[in-house]
Amino acid sequence: MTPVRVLAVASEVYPIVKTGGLADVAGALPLALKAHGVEMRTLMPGYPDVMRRLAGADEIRRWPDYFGGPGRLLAASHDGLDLFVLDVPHLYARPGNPYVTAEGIDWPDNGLRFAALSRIAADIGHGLVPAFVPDVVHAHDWQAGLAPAYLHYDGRPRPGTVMTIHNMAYQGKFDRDLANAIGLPRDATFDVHGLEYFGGISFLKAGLQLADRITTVSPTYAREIQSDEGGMGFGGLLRERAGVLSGILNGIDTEVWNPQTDPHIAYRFGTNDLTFRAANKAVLQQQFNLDSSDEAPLLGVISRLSWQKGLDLLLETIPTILGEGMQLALLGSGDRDLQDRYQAVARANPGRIGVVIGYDEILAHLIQAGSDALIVPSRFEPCGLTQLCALRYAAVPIVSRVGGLEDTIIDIGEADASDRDATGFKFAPVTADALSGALRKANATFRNKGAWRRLQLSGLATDVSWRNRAGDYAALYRDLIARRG
Ligand SMILES: Nc1ncnc2c1ncn2[C@@H]1O[C@H](COP(=O)(O)OP(=O)(O)O[C@H]2O[C@H](CO)[C@@H](O)[C@H](O)[C@H]2O)[C@@H](O)[C@H]1O
Repeated sequence: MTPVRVLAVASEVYPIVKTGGLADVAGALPLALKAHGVEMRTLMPGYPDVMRRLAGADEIRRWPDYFGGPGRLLAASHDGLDLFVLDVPHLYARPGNPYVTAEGIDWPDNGLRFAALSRIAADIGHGLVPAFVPDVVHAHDWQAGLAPAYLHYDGRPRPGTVMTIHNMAYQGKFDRDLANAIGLPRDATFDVHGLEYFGGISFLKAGLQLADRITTVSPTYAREIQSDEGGMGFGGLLRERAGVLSGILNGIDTEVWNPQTDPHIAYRFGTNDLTFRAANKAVLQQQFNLDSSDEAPLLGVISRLSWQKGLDLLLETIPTILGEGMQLALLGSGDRDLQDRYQAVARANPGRIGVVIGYDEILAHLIQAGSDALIVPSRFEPCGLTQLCALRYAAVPIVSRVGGLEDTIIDIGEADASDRDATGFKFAPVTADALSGALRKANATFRNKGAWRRLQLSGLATDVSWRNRAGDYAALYRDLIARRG
């Protein structure tokens, strides 16, 4: 196996900084790639959390003026990850979320902040760090979308480039006047085959247009984004580039998500013995102020509260949940209106609906370990990770039939047609009615203990690890390198 060197570029990396699924992937994929002969280093911005955790990092370059202020490139290792950190205090030394102010508004200089990240990625691609000259630069989401563009417009010999879409809805749109400040040729910003996007520029488009390969995180989402609706403005571009676009399913870190060793759950349980799930359910009911009952099916949700995730539809099914004698434990944060509406529903239905607004990793583990079913009613879902964690923790997924949810869950009605066993419930179209129908079906199945247990066991038997999926990335890198000669 020829060793391959890949520079990954990501704006968040678990366990150092995380706002969503991108961090999980950026944190787990490099570890899984080691077994496939891929040496991956990951470049990320030096936010305060990163600088605190990587206090012993080595400085490898320093600039008096990097995009308007002093900057440094650092190298560090953390939890098995090899990292490059771009420490540019005037761009990244800000409290809180990496992308938005405390009021939830995008930082006004986000264009500059993430252009700086991509610029250094391209320079590492050109050999800035002689000890690590990558064969491939792998950009994740719009924040890294300019890396393939810089490498393209630099017009020098360059490594191969891969652009991965974790979420088409975030496109990194800016004014084209930014071009000067970020050192891209002005022509590039007027070119429909470059960065031009409805009179402005889009960093995501830059990556989609100029990377050698495009991937997204499930085969179904790879198809969906080639339609005008699913492509959210990029359907035509992606149809043109269909020959270099593929979908590789996400995995999860099965060490972090392991019910046998999980330090965050009340009672650990093994794959052959689910008896302790009931004890976790009791703790979860307590934490969410729900009536203690083993008989009532407990539905869990762990999610960002956004239009994408379809949780407004779940609100409409509250009468079904109550009418069927089920309970709901929801952990989420995001859209203010949805937060308020969920809190109101919880106040109106004590003991039956429990809501925690916030971001809480530990509680997320307990929900996976203690809820009977996990609901993911997304309008679109590139892959989805919570349903994979649910399979690993024997919480039966109830999901909409879109994107990676379609690819990772086998519906109870589909099982006969395939040679694989059912692992959950899928519904379509993505409406409150269809979701209500799935909830009723799940409730009826829950009452049949044998049938429910079969669902749980086939979920537990599903491979949700990165092992094989990392192999698909390794094969893609090798193929790209071979074709570029
Ligand atoms: N309130 C909360 N408290 C604690 N933990 C919370 C939480 N809300 C969410 N999480 C955690 O954050 C992660 C979310 O991952 P998802 O894949 O579900 O969605 P996201 O839309 O962020 O990611 C995008 O990128 C990923 C990665 O490719 C794709 O799977 C996905 O479809 C795409 O939308 C999970 O690990 C989940 O447990």
